[in-house]
Amino acid sequence: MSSMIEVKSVGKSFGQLAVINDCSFSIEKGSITGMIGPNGAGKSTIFNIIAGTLPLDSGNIILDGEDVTNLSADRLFSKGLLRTFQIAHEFSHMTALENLMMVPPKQVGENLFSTWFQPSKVAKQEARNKRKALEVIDYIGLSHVKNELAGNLSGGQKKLLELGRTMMTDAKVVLLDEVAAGVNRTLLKGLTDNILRMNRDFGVTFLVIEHDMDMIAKLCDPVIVMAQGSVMVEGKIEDIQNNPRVIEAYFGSSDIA
Ligand SMILES: Nc1ncnc2c1ncn2[C@@H]1O[C@H](COP(=O)(O)OP(=O)(O)OP(=O)(O)O)[C@@H](O)[C@H]1O
Repeated sequence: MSSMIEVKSVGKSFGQLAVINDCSFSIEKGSITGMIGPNGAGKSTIFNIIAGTLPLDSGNIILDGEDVTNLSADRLFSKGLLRTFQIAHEFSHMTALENLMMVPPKQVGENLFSTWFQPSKVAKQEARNKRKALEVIDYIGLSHVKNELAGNLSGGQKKLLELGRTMMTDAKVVLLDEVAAGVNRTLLKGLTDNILRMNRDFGVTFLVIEHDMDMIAKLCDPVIVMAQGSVMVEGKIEDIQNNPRVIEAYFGSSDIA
């Protein structure tokens, strides 16, 4: 297997505080890689660096063989990398379906010139877009609420919609930031199943930060454990659960397990 993302000797400080220290790891193409670690380990910081929302101080980020160090989130999006947030970012005054239709970049209809001079091209793109949005909403199991205002959906449905939005773009790699937070068990299963299906059906690579260990265990192989700004260990969840160094990092003592 080859790497989708390579993090190479990355360093990042906030003032005097070194938060990421010579951090290196690689995310294999087609994997669902989990990232765990105690509070303050630097998970969100490295995530933000990969996602292009935080500049790094040193090191490199390679995406599918290309050096993308310090590229903006928009540029990364156009290269097939996107992230979902802890809080789903739906447009609450639009329907669930319209939220999906909003996503694809470079829509012809957004350009005033095109709307006036290429109306048939615009109409064709909109029709294609709607078809795809209908397919996606069916795939994620939200067809029954497609005409609901997104603001009226439950927290879990909003997270599913957010995942659906990543499917509108033919993403190569999706960064998932604590998607389980605040989602009820039934919808969490829907979310987990959809991530597994997207991975299996379309080969999407995922990097998942998650505090919900059940979700990590169901989804992720391998799992990277961060501690003090770099990778402490990486491996299968079963091995990590029993690793005394990991237990110590979480609980302060390996006797507690
Ligand atoms: N913008 C910032 N300015 C100053 N310090 C920051 C900033 N962002 C994060 N930090 C600090 O960097 C360290 C790592 O934070 P980070 O959020 O990356 O950890 P984390 O592993 O994601 O933790 P958690 O699981 O609690 O979300 C923490 O000590 C945090 O206080």
